[in-house]
Amino acid sequence: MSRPVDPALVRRSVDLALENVEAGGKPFACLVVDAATGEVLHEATNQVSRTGDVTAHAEIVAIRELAVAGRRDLTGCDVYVTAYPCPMCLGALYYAAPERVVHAATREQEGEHYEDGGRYMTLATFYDEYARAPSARALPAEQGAAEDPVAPFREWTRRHG
Ligand SMILES: Nc1nc2[nH]cnc2c(=O)[nH]1
Repeated sequence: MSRPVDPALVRRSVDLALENVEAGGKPFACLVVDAATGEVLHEATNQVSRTGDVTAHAEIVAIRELAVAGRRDLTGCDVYVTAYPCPMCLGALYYAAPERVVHAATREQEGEHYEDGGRYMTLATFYDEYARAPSARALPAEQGAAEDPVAPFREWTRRHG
């Protein structure tokens, strides 16, 4: 069970993001909090500018650093973020399975002041892109012929049930 939203932690996610900007980074931070006690277990910031890794969003960095420290998922945790997660981070959070996400800014509020994205979409159009049928997306994908494309999946199920 999650505790009520802690305004101090929401504020911390904003302050930490501001510090990241002041240090040359992008304006995002993520706090992973024990949902039962409210204890902050980990803090992370967006590391894209620093590392050149386009996946180094604050939420992903937090999940990875906690995995390295031995926590394989975020069950029992609340995740406090500066802004509602992008689709990549949201997907990662679904895998990590925290109890709840608490965000400071909405995506709309973020978009009024900040532009991000890449060759295929902006942050504002990212969710729209995913909502389209794969054949209608800006990033093309097509199936290539392989003799037995499901062999790895069959083998995994044979081993793990
Ligand atoms: N929530 C979130 N959105 C982003 N958009 C670009 N980078 C980030 C990030 O690190 N976190």
